[in-house]
Amino acid sequence: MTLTPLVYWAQRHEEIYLRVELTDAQNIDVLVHENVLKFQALGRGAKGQHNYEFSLEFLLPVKTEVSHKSTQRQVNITVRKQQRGWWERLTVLERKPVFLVPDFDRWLDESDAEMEIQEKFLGFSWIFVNMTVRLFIFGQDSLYDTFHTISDVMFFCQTLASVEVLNAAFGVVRTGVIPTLIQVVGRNFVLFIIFGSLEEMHHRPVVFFVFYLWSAIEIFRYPFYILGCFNTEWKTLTWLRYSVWIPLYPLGVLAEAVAVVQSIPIFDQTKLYSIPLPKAIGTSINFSYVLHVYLVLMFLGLFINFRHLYKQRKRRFRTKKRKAQ
Ligand SMILES: CCCCCCCCCCCCC[C@@H](O)CC(=O)SCCNC(=O)CCNC(=O)[C@H](O)C(C)(C)COP(=O)(O)OP(=O)(O)OC[C@H]1O[C@@H](n2cnc3c(N)ncnc32)[C@H](O)[C@@H]1OP(=O)(O)O
Repeated sequence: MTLTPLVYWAQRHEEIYLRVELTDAQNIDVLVHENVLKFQALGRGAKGQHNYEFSLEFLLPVKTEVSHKSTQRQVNITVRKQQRGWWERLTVLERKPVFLVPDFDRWLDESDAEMEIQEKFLGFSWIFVNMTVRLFIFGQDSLYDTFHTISDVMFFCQTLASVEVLNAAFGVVRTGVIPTLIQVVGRNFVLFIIFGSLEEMHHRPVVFFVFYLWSAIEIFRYPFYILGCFNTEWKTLTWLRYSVWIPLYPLGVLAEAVAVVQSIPIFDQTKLYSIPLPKAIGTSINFSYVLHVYLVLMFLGLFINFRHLYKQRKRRFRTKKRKAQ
């Protein structure tokens, strides 16, 4: 007898998420062929420890690459739609299979999904709070879909952050151009080039760590600047702005370096951004050479900015002490 697990589903414009209710699943086999997904695994479902299987014929074309990740409680499957769009239902069958139910934890209707894109104004605090809440609700699972839930807002925030270089260059704020340039170029390189152009990176936990470390400092830094504009200061906030970077900065650079290292084999395989050379000279110059150089620059950047922030900290606290005397 074939046993079927309970399957929850949700969609976004580009993806389908399936959550298969199987505990301690093993021998997982997930295949997509001609828009039909076939799943098989051994695990503990509603009928105890057995082999469970199901198949689904999707309403519209999907890509054949399918990613899955099992946790102790469930198997999460992500299937990418061939064409961006909102589906009226999941399968070709008008009657929904009995084992298939909406995943209300992740459910969005089309207008919610549009809102998701418009929610760009909420900034780094939104990112930090959202990631923290998701970590509490979904636990380890939240590490794997950070890019899809957060990246739109992160793209928006980091694009805006580029203005900081102009502020420094035109003397709008009292800060050095080089540290700001290093900060903005460094982050945007990782965000737009490593994460933005490689789909293979999107489901990796490193995205979570990079985004979390970036946003963690900003929830102190920006409020500190806002208060500064009103000539106001909160001592605790000032202390946090000039102290939290001490652990966060090296950790952030480390997380970024892990992302760069993980992307090297993907760039080598896909030959993305590689420059083809005339046959007489050789095959091509791979982008991974640039990444190797970039890894060195990163640690140089870390040194320059760490020193800069250390000086800012000393200046700030020395001035305070003098004022207090
Ligand atoms: C040349 C290009 C080469 C490219 C090479 C690439 C190398 C890559 C290196 C990669 C390294 C980056 C890694 C990084 O991405 C990792 C992380 O971010 S991990 C998370 C932790 N990160 C941090 O803690 C850093 C956060 N960032 C910063 O602090 C700033 O970006 C930085 C430029 C590093 C330092 O900021 P700043 O110089 O501005 O220091 P202050 O905060 O003390 O500000 C100085 C005064 O200016 C006033 N100010 C600044 N901005 C504003 C503003 N927007 N509005 C109002 N006022 C502002 C501020 O109040 C200070 O004034 P005062 O002294 O009077 O109070």
